[in-house]
Amino acid sequence: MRGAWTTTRVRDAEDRLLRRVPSARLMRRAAYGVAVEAAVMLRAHTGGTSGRRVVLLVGAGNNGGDALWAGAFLRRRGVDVTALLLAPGRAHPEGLAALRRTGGRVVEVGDHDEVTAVAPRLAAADLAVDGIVGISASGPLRPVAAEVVSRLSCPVLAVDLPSGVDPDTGAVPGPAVRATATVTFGARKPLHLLGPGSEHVGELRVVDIGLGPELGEPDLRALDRHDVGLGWPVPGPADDKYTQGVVGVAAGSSVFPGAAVLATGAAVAATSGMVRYAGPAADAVRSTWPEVVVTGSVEDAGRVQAWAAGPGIGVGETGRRVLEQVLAAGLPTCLDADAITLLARHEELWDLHDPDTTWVLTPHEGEFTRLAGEVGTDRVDAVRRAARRFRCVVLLKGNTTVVADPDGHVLVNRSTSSWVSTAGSGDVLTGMIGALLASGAEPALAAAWAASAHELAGELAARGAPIGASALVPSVSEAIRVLRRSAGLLP
Ligand SMILES: NC(=O)C1=CN([C@@H]2O[C@H](COP(=O)(O)OP(=O)(O)OC[C@H]3O[C@@H](n4cnc5c(N)ncnc54)[C@H](O)[C@@H]3O)[C@@H](O)[C@H]2O)[C@@H](O)CC1
Ligand SMILES: Nc1ncnc2c1ncn2[C@@H]1O[C@H](COP(=O)(O)OP(=O)(O)O)[C@@H](O)[C@H]1O
Ligand SMILES: [K+]
Repeated sequence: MRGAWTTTRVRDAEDRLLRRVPSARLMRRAAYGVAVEAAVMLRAHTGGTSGRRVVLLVGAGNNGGDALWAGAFLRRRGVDVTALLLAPGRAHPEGLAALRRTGGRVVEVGDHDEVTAVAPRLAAADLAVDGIVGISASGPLRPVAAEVVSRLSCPVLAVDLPSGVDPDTGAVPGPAVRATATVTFGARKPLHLLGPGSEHVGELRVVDIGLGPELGEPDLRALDRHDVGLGWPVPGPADDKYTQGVVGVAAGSSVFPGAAVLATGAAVAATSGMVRYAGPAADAVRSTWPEVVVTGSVEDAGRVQAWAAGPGIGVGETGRRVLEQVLAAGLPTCLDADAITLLARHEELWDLHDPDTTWVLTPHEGEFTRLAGEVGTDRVDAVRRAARRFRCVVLLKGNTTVVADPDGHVLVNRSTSSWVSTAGSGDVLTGMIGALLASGAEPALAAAWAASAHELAGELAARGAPIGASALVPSVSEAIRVLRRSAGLLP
């Protein structure tokens, strides 16, 4: 599990640390970490450090200060260092003096002509260190910085974060550095784990600067495959089909039986408990998944420990009746697709929400907007607020899946591929979450585990070529196997 802290929290922690440790020492610790990583990269890419050419891209603040101090350390190893001051007159004075003392070159690059003048140096660089902007960043790279960055053809080491990426959301609103590696200090920031910005980070190294004791609980966490594999429920010696949890699936309609087949199949694959299907797509479900106990209505379904409801039930009267019956059961429930639209349209459905049972809502952006308003650029904040407001676990779908519980805890899952971005794949996710809820898994974890296994199932099914959602279902078992192997539970 990897935690991340917002920039506000990092600054607060830094303020507390600064009462004990002088700021110059802190910056030198940070810069030393950058210099060590720069030397590793130089050796990897050029076979050595002495005489290799490093350009420092230096902005107006402490992030530039880190780069300048790192440059001073590198000079002592014989590296040829040139600092390009992108905010001339505002570069960190002590860092600048340190670099000059060690014989580093300093060039002001404040406009287009000055960029042109340094073009040969940029083209010849073995490594660039991005100290343009750090946690005080706002907006994309400014035009001169963007032009400098666009002229680089060498590996780039980002200081704290790739400049141009929003630190708290991972948004990339315009030109941004694409780093080969990033050295961050004391704590990951949200951009290191989520959003398109996380793809700009490259290899991430967290350098200890003594911040740990001041940090407290992270603002968000990313589960690793290891965590998911460790938690995934499997049958034990004392288990039977009932003890592992029975999930009811209320999905699909006679016109759209596909959602029922996908959600039910995914529930069958996700755990070894029992699956009941209740609804008008009974024939299709029965003929595809003979192990499922099928009834025509929720009322007749029999006992279950959790429900997965919504995909394909429709948003008219029939769908609404189905949803009412599911919600009235007062059980942990995964609510997706039409169920979310119905909840957005009919406020009175919320009266069926017993505050002690957890609903897991799994909207895509459109459904989220219907329910809680625009997502905006800060997805974590939007999901956290919705979870608080509705007293539900909310899972927002997308390349980075964000899960929040009503107490403000956030789990994120950034996908390494996008194969599951295909029609019907949300129905598969619903079935998986339902099965995990029935097994007794903690609801936010159930949602995050399912997102991780779902994405992996997509990767395994696709093997490099597009797939439909039906192909995901048989890959769910293989995905769980891979996750359990990552946790050391399988050879
Ligand atoms: N505070 C501390 O104790 C420590 C801070 N450290 C470094 O300090 C950094 C934060 O430094 P600062 O708060 O001075 O601020 P930054 O260096 O992040 O930014 C400096 C200034 O750049 C400008 N700026 C904002 N967005 C920009 C953009 N898109 N393009 C160009 N300029 C932009 C703003 O005027 C901003 O104040 C961290 O990221 C880290 O690298 C480290 O030295 C570790 C210790
Ligand atoms: N670009 C993407 N990369 C990775 N996963 C994605 C991407 N876009 C969507 N997804 C995932 O694909 C699934 C789509 O679900 P959903 O929108 O409900 O589709 P449907 O309603 O057709 O079943 C979700 O699990 C979502 O997180
Ligand atoms: K940076």
